[in-house]
Amino acid sequence: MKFIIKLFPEITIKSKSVRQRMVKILQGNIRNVLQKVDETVTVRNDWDKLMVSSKNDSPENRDKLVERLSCMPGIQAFLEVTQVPFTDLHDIYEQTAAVYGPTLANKTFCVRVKRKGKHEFTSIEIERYVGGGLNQNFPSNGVRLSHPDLQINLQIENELLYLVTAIHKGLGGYPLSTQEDVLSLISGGFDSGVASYLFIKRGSRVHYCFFNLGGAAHEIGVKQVAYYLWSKYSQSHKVKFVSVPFEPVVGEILEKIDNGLMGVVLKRMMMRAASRVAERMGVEALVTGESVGQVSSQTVTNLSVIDRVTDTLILRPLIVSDKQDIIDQARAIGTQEFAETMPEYCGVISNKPTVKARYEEVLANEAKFNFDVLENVITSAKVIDIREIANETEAQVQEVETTSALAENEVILDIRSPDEHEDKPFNPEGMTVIHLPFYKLSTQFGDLDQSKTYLLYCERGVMSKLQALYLKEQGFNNIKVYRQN
Ligand SMILES: Nc1ncnc2c1ncn2[C@@H]1O[C@H](COP(=O)(O)OP(=O)(O)OP(=O)(O)O)[C@@H](O)[C@H]1O
Repeated sequence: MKFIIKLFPEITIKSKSVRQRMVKILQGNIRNVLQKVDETVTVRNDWDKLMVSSKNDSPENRDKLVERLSCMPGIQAFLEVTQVPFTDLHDIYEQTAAVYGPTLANKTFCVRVKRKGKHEFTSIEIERYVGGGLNQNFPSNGVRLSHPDLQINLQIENELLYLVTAIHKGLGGYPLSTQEDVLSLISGGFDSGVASYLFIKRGSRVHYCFFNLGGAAHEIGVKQVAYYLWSKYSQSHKVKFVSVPFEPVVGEILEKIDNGLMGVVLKRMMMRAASRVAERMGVEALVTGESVGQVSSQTVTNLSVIDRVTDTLILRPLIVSDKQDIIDQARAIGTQEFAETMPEYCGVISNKPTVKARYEEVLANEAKFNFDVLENVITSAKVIDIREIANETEAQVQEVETTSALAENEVILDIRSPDEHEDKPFNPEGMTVIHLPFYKLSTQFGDLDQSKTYLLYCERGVMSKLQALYLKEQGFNNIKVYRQN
């Protein structure tokens, strides 16, 4: 099995040395990620492209490799190809006909050729010869050069013919670690997940910093989003997850800071702490999911007051994005499901938050704040290798029993959204299934017959674990998680 990797166009316009460095990094990243699922993978660097080869041709292996390649920054597109040697023009026709001839019935088609090397024929001559032959010898709806039903793509490189059997879109962006590392402030909501993803896609190794404002379930939820982003889009590199126990800081703010300024001061405290953590890690910039006007602490005036707390660069990739676009992007990258189930932990809730914080007033308020509290939480910040999360959260959610069998008096609670429920109905034979979407659980779970035990079901088992934890925290003990064998 072979794939031709097309580079992100911005790489191809770099100087020779920069381009060589980036392509070499991408080559290493691909090797590193793919060899975890297929040891036979090799990656060859051909200057204008990378060639990925595997000795394992099974469809399952192909699916796995396609999935991994489509999530790797730096790749614009990748082609699945069959590589064969050829002798002359007619041989190219015959080899193409053997693969594509039988698939032409009831279709319009055209042949497109890219060629490299010295040959006795031009690319256009090949297109005409192969296209004409297919048209004559196989039933079809004829050749159509624009918008055909089927475009047959051939690549010819010296004495080799590559028959392109599929073209996949890549993620784009720069290969991971070609840009500097950043520390992303992640809260588990839509915004910070998307902001983190955008930096991964741009080529930065993204480390995560979470300020725990209360609740074990919140921390587990945030860790799972961070772990998901890392394992899906950036697992070629190790990253850190930092958790800072911020409840004491919130307590101090609630006690000492004027009500209207609490939100801005909380963010300034987060930036102070994050800058120190970043400095310790040798990271030069912070990333947040803030966007102008989205909430009161995110006005230009307030953001400017927040920025003045640190010299560390604060990057805000979503600064002018609309909320709906952010939610759409979260859906596309797969973090929406986590964000929807994440509880809102505001930490401090002002009755009347100011949208125009005055800098002098903020300083005067902060003069009352006991900074030893902040020092202590920074010292007790817990830094872990993100790979530990898989085991750690697994251990934390172990208190929620997972089962694949239904006992008497147990009912499956399908907590997927109505869309998912409709797309993939889940009604195992002989089992009672109630459908109650996750967003109604907190208000409607109590109305269910509490003499029964409920086995929460969702597709990936992530949301059901989280929701089971929340319900347990709320005092419901008749909960388990259901996983199919
Ligand atoms: N508990 C937290 N831990 C780490 N970072 C946080 C935390 N709370 C907020 N942030 C950072 O501040 C940004 C703005 O947070 P805020 O709560 O004001 O807005 P938000 O729209 O709810 O953000 P999000 O959708 O990312 O939760 C977040 O995108 C995130 O980068």
